[in-house]
Amino acid sequence: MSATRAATTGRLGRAPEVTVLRLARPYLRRLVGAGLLAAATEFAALALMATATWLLMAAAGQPPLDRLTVAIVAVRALAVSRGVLRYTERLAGHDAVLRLVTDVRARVFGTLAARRGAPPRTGDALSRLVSDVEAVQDLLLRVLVPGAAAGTVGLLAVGLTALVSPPAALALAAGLLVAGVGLPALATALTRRAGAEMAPLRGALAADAVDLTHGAADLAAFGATAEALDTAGRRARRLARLERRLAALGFAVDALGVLVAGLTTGAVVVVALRADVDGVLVGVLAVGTLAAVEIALALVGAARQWTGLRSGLARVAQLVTPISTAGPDAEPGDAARPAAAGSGVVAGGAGPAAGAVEVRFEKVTVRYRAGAPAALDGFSLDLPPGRRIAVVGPSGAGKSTLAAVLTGAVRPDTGRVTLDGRDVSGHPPEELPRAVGGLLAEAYVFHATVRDNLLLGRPDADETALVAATTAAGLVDWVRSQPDGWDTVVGEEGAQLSGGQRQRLALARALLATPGVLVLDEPTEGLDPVAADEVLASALAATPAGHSVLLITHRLSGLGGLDEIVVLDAGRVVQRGRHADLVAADGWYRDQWVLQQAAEHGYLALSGQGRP
Ligand SMILES: Nc1ncnc2c1ncn2[C@@H]1O[C@H](COP(=O)(O)OP(=O)(O)OP(=O)(O)O)[C@@H](O)[C@H]1O
Repeated sequence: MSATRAATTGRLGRAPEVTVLRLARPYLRRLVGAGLLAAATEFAALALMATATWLLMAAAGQPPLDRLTVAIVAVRALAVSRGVLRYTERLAGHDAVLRLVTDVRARVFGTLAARRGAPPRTGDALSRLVSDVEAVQDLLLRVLVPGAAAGTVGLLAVGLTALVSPPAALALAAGLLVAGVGLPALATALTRRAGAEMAPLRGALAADAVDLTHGAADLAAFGATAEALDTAGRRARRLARLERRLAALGFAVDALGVLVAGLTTGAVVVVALRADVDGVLVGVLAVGTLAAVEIALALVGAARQWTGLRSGLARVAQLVTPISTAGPDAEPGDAARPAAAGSGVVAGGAGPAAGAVEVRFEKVTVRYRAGAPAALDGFSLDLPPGRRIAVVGPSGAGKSTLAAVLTGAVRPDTGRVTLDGRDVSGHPPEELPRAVGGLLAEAYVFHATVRDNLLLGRPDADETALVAATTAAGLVDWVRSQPDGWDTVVGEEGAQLSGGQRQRLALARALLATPGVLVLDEPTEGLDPVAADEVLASALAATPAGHSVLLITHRLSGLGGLDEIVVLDAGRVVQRGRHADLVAADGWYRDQWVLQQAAEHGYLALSGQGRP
């Protein structure tokens, strides 16, 4: 089965429309009622035009008024009834369809929620729940009901014309066939491919929007923002091109419709005149033909709608069809596909590993709002190549702000941060990640494979580098235990990983990037004390010689080997020195160290991991 056909037929090979109609069975009587009302409305419009024409032409001959009375009453009655019928048809149709759509939406939501394995992306799920389910509504209200009404009125018009002139009825039937069958088929053929492409494209674009907003910080940190924007931009442009093409084709088919209406009317008039039909009736036939073809041309719009709806309907049908042998994640167009299939993580722009970088913070002050206390208050620090420094301090001390200033995410109000003597703000954004980067607070894990999440750090990394980084982060055993290994899809925001695994994956990505200055903001968050010590030690060991490290942590264990520890409080340095010196001196560091040691020993004793 071709990709296009697969996308527009249900899981069991059934057309998605059939699945939708089966779901509509409980509301069939209401829908048939709506269809009949729609046909009556259209017929009232047609009859109104024909009667009014007869009235005008007959009145020109100045007949006795009583000959016109019935027609005058009929015109009024038809004009009023057309409005009333239209209103009741809309009421009945929407009543049935909104009930059905409520059912469908609940079923789609139930299927999405009950899924095992990779869940769809939020943007894509949203698109399925909203625009795809609306396709069901449109199929009934804009395709089937108007289609049935146009077909019924067309038959009636031909039948009534045959009473006046059978040859004219033949001409009308031919025109109606072209307008109601030929042109809709042409419109479908012209727009099918573009229509099938549009629903998945909209879903992917919605998913891009989620990644670009939720993953903005990580994309920026790895220099992949431009590429991600570019990918989303390409998709948006493709969608716009498809929509423009569909609009142009639509205008062309509409123009053909006007031509068909004119030609059919001309043919009916000529045939009727040749058959010696009374002049007044010829006028009625001409206007009636125009009105009937106009109604049939509504089928072009219905067919166009239907083409655009098919892929959305197929996606809904997949979710409301009982699952047979294939798992729910095996379906075509499923957003759970790995990134390699098209819409996952873009390659990072970090490029090859950078060399050593000298960092200097010079009297940096950051205030998030005018008048608010400074998050960093005249902070100064030298971080020469190869030096490893930890920044610790109470919550809100300004630690993450320090990382944000260093990576260029936040600009200092006063003071400056330089890399090799050049202000951070002067570095081109695409070059900065090579010099400074790492694991930022609340790192975003993309809905893609383990490999793609890692390659965001360094797109050209080979298997050996992947193994080294994941080993240092303590994740390699888990990767190897997965049936899909590096190709394991981690779920949206890493939902299929534990908190610790998510953290290790983000850390491995940061280590793989090997920037000149590695920033690690709470790299062991979510890990137990033993794992935290191991991961910190192996991460520091994995950092190339000559590269410096800025470790931000609230945990004071494992800092013995660092060159310097800086204690921040309210944006100011309150203590600095090596671990052994700080533990020996009075102050926040020693108090916190004692507290944390007591808490961790208690935890280890309780969990049976107590060190001898
Ligand atoms: N985006 C922001 N907008 C406004 N104020 C902010 C923002 N980010 C941080 N702050 C404020 O700046 C101060 C320093 O915050 P920062 O996140 O740097 O502290 P931290 O030491 O990293 O804290 P924690 O250990 O809890 O993560 C805090 O008072 C915080 O409320």
